[in-house]
Amino acid sequence: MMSKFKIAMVQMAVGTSKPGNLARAAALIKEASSAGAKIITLPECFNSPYGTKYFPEYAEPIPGPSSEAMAAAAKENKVFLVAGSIPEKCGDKIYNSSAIFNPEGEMVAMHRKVHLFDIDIPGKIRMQESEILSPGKQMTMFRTPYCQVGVAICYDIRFAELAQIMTQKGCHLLLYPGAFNMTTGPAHWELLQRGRALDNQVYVATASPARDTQASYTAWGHSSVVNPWGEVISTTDEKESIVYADIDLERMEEIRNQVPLRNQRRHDLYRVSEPAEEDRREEL
Ligand SMILES: NC(=O)CC(=O)C(=O)O
Repeated sequence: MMSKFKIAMVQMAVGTSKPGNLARAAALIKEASSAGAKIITLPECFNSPYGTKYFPEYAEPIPGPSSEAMAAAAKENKVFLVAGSIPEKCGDKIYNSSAIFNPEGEMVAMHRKVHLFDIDIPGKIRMQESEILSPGKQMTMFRTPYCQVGVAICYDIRFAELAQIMTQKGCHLLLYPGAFNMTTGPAHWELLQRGRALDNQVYVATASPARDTQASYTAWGHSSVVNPWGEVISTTDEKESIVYADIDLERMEEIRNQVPLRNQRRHDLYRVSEPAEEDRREEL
């Protein structure tokens, strides 16, 4: 395993033209790869504006035109690509899904957002993804020559157990394409990333769409990378940009040895674990 590598979190300006979004994504992937990034992450909903009214119109299968364009971009640039998310049509359901490609352009994993964003903050923001979307049913991890990586989408970051289990399963980097908003962004976005990183002593990184004040959903932006000490090591403002960071797994190990949480858990008092396979079988 290589212990040091560069990642890029692409804070892309997403518009209403799907072909325009795909072309922009391909250009930014090329730029990030030229800068040395080995794992590149696009934002939640990178091929469509974010919002339940857009999902049915922009939804497409995986494999489909958007995922094929991203497979080609991963292959051309020889990078691991977490292709943000798109509204994915599968039968009569729509999911919020992230397709993940290796440097050969093969899809190695796909995450369907497991916690749907259903909130109601009077006078501020109401969103009910579940009116249109269905939730995924699986955690998502993939292997790279650098480390094992966990992927979840936006609202999934609020659920500490998911990050804990992905960490227990050996992930050292958790990637979250996401699109927080002007209410929850300033309040919770950085706090959640730092919390997930510090609790689990892993690297946590987010990729948001750039802010578009004309859009019906205004994204907070501020894509970031947080280290296992809980420090924000790279971030940006609301504009289109690419956030780079060097991931250093030796530094992670050093922190884990200095503050040895992994050996100090009181499994006699509490435990975070997946349900047994037989309990999940019906659901899957
Ligand atoms: N957009 C989301 O899924 C989540 C979000 O904005 C929040 O949790 O706040």
